[in-house]
Amino acid sequence: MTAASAQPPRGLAWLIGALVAASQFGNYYVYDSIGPVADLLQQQRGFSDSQVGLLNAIYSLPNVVLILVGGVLVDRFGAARMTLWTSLVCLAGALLTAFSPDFFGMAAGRLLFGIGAETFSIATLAAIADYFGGSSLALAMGLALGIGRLGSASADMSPTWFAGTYARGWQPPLVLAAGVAATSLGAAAVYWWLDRGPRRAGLLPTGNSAEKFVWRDLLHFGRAYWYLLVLCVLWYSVILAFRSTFSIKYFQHVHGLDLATAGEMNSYVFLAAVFATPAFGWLCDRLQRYAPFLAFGTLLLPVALAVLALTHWSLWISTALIGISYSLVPAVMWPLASRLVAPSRFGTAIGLMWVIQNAGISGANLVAGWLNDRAVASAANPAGYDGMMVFFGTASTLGLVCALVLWATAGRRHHELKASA
Ligand SMILES: C[C@H](NC(=O)[C@@H](N)CCCCN)C(=O)O
Repeated sequence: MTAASAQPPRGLAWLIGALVAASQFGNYYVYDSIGPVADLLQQQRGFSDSQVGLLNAIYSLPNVVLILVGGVLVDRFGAARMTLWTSLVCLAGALLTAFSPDFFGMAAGRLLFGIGAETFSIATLAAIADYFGGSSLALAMGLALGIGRLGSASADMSPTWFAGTYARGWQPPLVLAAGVAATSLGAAAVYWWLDRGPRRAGLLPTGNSAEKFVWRDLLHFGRAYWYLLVLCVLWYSVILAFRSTFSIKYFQHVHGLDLATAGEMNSYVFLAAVFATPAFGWLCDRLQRYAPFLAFGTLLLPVALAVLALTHWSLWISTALIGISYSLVPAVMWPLASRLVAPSRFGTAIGLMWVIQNAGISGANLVAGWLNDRAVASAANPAGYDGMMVFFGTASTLGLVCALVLWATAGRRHHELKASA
């Protein structure tokens, strides 16, 4: 991740950026492949909501510990090798999920996928940092994140695009997801192969340069960092547990949409993010204002949930609100994180955030699934989803409180944020 004095050729950098983004597309597609089959898994395999929730929760579970190790491995072995290795692990996980005969095999597949996928995400960020040390870094990261969102949107649109696949049951869509994971591995392999040239030419760090991990470093982050960490945990837990696990089913059962329309509605959130994430990042960089944008993006989530749960307004309204939140918050959060800590601690800071974030995402999936099961939520009993919506609403409102405290205490201007770190 360290900058080399001579940069790799610009054309190669953008080619590598495109390969990393393509690989990211597959990764996010597989992550979001459970939501569209949730109803089929219940109808055809008799899975409960807790079991469906567990299939996404178990992705995050190992990373409560492993993501710190993953960051160290990326520094040690280099981004290209780790992108390749982890995309292989992701493919193995996707195959196991699709072909396992029972719930435990599927859960093991999702566990394996989770082990690969989060470290893969750090490796792809490191890859872009390797090739875009200069002024295009935020744009390149925003674009890669945007293409990743396109993968999520494609998974949600897949019941429309591959209606025949879904008509044949729960398994063919998951086999399709494994196929997408294979293309992700292919892109990672080409990236690894192309990367050898500039690395051997000394234009990039060769790896094995990891700074020693020191636990004490964790205590030196400023107050603003901890507010951001709690906000990250709450906001991602709600948005991922709701949008990636339960929203399609919720739209079907509470708002009466069919599977294809529900998937499409969900996908617009991700589609908006494809374009809006890089655009918002560019805007925040230009205006040098982070905390107000973050507070605004965070506010939209509980508002959208309230609109969904308490009104019969068009689903377009809540979708637009969540779409803006989903584009704005990540576009601001990661650059802001880099301003809150010293550059030498950035990896540790993100690793720590993601450790707790993964625990939160896991917990939110499990709690929401349990609340739905306890209230026997279904198309025949849409009120059974009320508990889940209160839970998500409360957590996202607490996230907003963190964003406001962050803004009020340290966030008037980015230099003040730096001073508070
Ligand atoms: C960059 C950020 N990713 C994360 O926060 C991951 N730890 C969790 C993402 C899980 C879905 N792939 C993001 O995607 O905004």
